[in-house]
Amino acid sequence: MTGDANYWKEKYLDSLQQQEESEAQWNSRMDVLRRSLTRTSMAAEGQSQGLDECLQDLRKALHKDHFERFLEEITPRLEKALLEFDQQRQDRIQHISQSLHQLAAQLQQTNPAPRELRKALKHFPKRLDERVGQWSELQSLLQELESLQRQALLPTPEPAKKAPQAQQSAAAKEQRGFWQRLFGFPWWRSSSQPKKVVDTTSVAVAPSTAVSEPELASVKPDVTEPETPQPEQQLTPAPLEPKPIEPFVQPPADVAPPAVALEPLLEKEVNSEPELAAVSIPSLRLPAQQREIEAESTPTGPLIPRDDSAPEPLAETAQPLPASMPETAVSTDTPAGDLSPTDTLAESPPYSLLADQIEHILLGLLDNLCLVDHWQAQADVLRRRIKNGLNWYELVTVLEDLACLLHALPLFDRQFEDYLKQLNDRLAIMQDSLNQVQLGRSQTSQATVAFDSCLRQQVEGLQTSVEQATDLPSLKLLVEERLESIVSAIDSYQRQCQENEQQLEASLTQLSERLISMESLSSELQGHLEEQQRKAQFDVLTGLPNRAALNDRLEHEIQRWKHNASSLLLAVLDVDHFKNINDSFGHLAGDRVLKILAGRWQEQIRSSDFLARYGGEEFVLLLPNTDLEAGLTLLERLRQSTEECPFHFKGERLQITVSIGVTGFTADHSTEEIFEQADQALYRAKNSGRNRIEHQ
Ligand SMILES: Nc1nc2c(ncn2[C@@H]2O[C@H](COP(=O)(O)OP(=O)(O)OP(=O)(O)O)[C@@H](O)[C@H]2O)c(=O)[nH]1
Repeated sequence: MTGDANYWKEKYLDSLQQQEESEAQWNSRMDVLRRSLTRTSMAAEGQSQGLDECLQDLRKALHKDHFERFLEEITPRLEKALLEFDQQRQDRIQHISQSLHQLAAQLQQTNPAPRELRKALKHFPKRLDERVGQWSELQSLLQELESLQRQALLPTPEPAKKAPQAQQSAAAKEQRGFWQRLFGFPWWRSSSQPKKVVDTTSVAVAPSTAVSEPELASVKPDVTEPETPQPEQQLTPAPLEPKPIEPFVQPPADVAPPAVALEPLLEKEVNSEPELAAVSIPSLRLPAQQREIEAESTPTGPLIPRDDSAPEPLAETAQPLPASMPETAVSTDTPAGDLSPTDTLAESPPYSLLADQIEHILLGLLDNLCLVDHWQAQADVLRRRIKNGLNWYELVTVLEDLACLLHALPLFDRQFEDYLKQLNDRLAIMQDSLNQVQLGRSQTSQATVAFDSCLRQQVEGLQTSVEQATDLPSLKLLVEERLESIVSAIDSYQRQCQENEQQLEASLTQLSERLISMESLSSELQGHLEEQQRKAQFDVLTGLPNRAALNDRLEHEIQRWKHNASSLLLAVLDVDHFKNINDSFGHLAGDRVLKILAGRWQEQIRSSDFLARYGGEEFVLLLPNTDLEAGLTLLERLRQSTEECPFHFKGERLQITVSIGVTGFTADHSTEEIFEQADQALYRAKNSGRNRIEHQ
């Protein structure tokens, strides 16, 4: 064979080998494809009969030679079956969604007692449609519903005095509502109430709404800046003696309330309504920008109503970002006067950025508390809540519970410990000083004894000399010698006395200086403690007394009510559709609304009344010595003034309303029941269309 022929022969053999290899590769790929298709078709089986038939045909075809021919025939049938199946699936989702909505609505109609449960029921349908489409979510949805249903259909637990303790605590675990959280703390165990083992787990009840809510990105500018001090009556509980009650002061009807606009800081446009002044919400800006803005703003300053006749600004200056907020979270290029609600939301850094730091601090704080059994259990519950992760609003309730814990416990143990240590050191120094004084005194008395014996010796010697004297000149000499000795003893005694006296005086001066410094240390500490106590009693956002303060005040008011046999009303005020305000205008605007409303309501009540922020958009008003008729008149005024409060956003009028539930204390109802009644009344007000008052 020629060289040329060899060359072609080898080339042929090579290409034959290549072809064999690609055939083997092709076959193996086909095999993988066949197996995957078979498995997928088996996995997809069981969804619909039509689809199953197609899949079975597909599997049979896959095992035939030249199965692609069969596939061509099966594919259109498969497509049709899939489309039908998808339609069935959509119908099924819709059906499930409808049924779950109906179930939730029915449960809502059962009007379950705890408010938290009602809220959870209200929130349940909100994300239902979105979740029901994901099969993986279905199980957890059904579990949630089952749990809500169980809670809603459980009988309301008997009041504390009637129910056996074990049953009561089991029921309390199931049904913990808005007010029951309040009863986790001991204020309500007044002497006339039956003693109850406090359910320590009650502190742990995070509002169920908070759990189901998405984490809200928000900045609370007021957190770092304390409010202007409140009148004295709010700081300390009123004394128990009966006080003359001030009449309700009706605001003059012709005074238009100043407008409150939720507009951007640099809004320059003139408000079209002349009687209304524009006020801006605090915008999220860097401190330097903030200063520039403040310099540029109107003479009344930013956030202050433009209405000169307004007695005092309803709003405050914008706050810079908290130091711990990353600056990247702030959009600095937003044009002035162009802050849209979405901008506000976008600018809010998520809580998760700070969560670790905050949670670390809180856990550290809890670890440092020296607590006894019962309180330790509450602290453990709080610790668990923190470890489970918080969002902004859960953080608020955790902080409130922590404040309650600190407030109710032997206050500020550590400070006392330090104080006692210092006191002990100073007492030791004083002890030294006293010892020195004692020493000085004993030295003085030793000197006196020595002087006395010296004098006696000299006098005795003189006596002997006189008795033994034989001639006058020697006697004279002897007497002179003795007298000299006596005079020098007197001198040395005097010197010794003087020295001792000086030492004594110095020690006494030192002692009194130390006493003075101890006194000032103790009054400094006292002032510090009082300040801490005062802070622990106030809500930082609204400046109103908080839940801890409400607990204290309630105890006093209930005692006073019993003592005076007068009437005591309790009202719960809840801003309507507050979530919508947050969602539409941003959480900062929501915060501003709460602050402004709190200020307005506070202005309209008597100094003997007590308004507290219970948490979130919920407020509690105590009206001592007020019958239902007078109470309803006042509450109607608060409701109306809320409705009329001229909030604005971007020049548009924004109406905000409040629903109120009110009830009176009666001898045959426990405090817990009174709260529950007010809460029920509020629920009725919400269900009957909101912006109204209901009483029970
Ligand atoms: N801006 C702001 N929002 C808060 C604060 N505390 C709670 N919230 C929010 O207030 C909202 C309360 O919403 P819901 O409980 O659904 O009640 P609502 O929207 O007022 O509806 P109704 O009470 O039924 O009229 C939730 O979205 C909370 O996240 C706060 O301090 N500031």
